[in-house]
Amino acid sequence: MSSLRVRSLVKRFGGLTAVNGVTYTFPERAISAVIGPNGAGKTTFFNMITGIYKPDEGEIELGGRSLVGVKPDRITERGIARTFQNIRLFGGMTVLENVLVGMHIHLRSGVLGTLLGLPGVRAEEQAAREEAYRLLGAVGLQELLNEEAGSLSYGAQRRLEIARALAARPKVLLLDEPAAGMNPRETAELTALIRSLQEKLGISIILIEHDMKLVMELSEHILVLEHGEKIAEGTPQEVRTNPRVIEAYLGRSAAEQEAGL
Ligand SMILES: Nc1ncnc2c1ncn2[C@@H]1O[C@H](COP(=O)(O)OP(=O)(O)OP(=O)(O)O)[C@@H](O)[C@H]1O
Repeated sequence: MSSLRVRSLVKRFGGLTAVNGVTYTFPERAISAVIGPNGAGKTTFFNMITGIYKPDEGEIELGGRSLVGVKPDRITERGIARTFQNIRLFGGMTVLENVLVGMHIHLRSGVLGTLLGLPGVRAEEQAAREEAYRLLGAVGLQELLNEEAGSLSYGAQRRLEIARALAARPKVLLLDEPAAGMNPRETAELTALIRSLQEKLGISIILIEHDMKLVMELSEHILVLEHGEKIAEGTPQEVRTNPRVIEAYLGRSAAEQEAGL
C-alpha cells in the first residue's frame, strides 16, 4: 500500500489561507492531476506534500505513515519525488551526472565517490550508471548523456528533470507544470512519455498543469482547487462538465461557450 492521502490540510501565509481544508486520496498506480486557476494553492499543496512547508493543520500520509514534520530529503527516501515549476538542473554538469545526483539517496558510497570512481565503489558505481542509462533511455535522452545539462533544449531539460526525479525510485512522482513553456510538439511528446513511464514503472504520477488538453488526455482522476478549497474531484469527464469548475477554472466566457451561449 502506498497511496497518498491528505486530510483537512490547511496552510496559511499571514492572513491568507493558501490551502483550506483539502481532503483527498490519490489513487495508487494512476495518473492524477491537481488543477485550478492561478493562485488556487496548487504549488503550496505540493510543497506541503514534499515537506517544504509544514501544514498548519491536517494530515498527509503515504502508505498509512504520516509525512507531517518530515524533512524533504526523508520524504524523498519514503518514496515521493518531484520536479519544479522552474527547471532546477545542475546546468554545468552532464546529463548523466544530473541523474546520478538524483540517485544519491540509494548509494552507500555517496555521489562524490561515485562521480570520482573511487576504488571500492566501482560495483555500486557501475550499477548506478546502468540504472541512469536505463532512466535516460526511458525519457529519450540516452544519446545526450555526456552533454552539459544547460546546453539541452528546453523540452529535453524538462525530461532530464523527470529522469533525475525517477532516480530516487519514487512510488509517487509529482510534476509541477511539466509542459510549461513547451511547444505543441514537445507537449505531445511529454504526454506520451508520462503515460509510458506510469505504465512501465507502475508508479503514481500527480501533475499540476495548466494545459487542459494534456490534463484531460492523461489523468484518470482530477482534484480541482479554487482559493485553496477543493471545489470538485472526479474523472476528466466529470470535472469537465462540472458547472462550478467551468466557471471557476475556465472563466465566464468558457462557461457561456459550454452552455452554448
Ligand atoms: N511563501 C509564500 N508566502 C506568502 N504567500 C504565498 C507563499 N506561497 C504562496 N503564497 C500565496 O498563496 C496563494 C496560493 O499560491 P500557489 O503558488 O500555491 O498557487 P498556484 O495554484 O500554484 O498558482 P499558479 O497556478 O499561479 O502557480 C497565492 O495567493 C500566493 O500568493
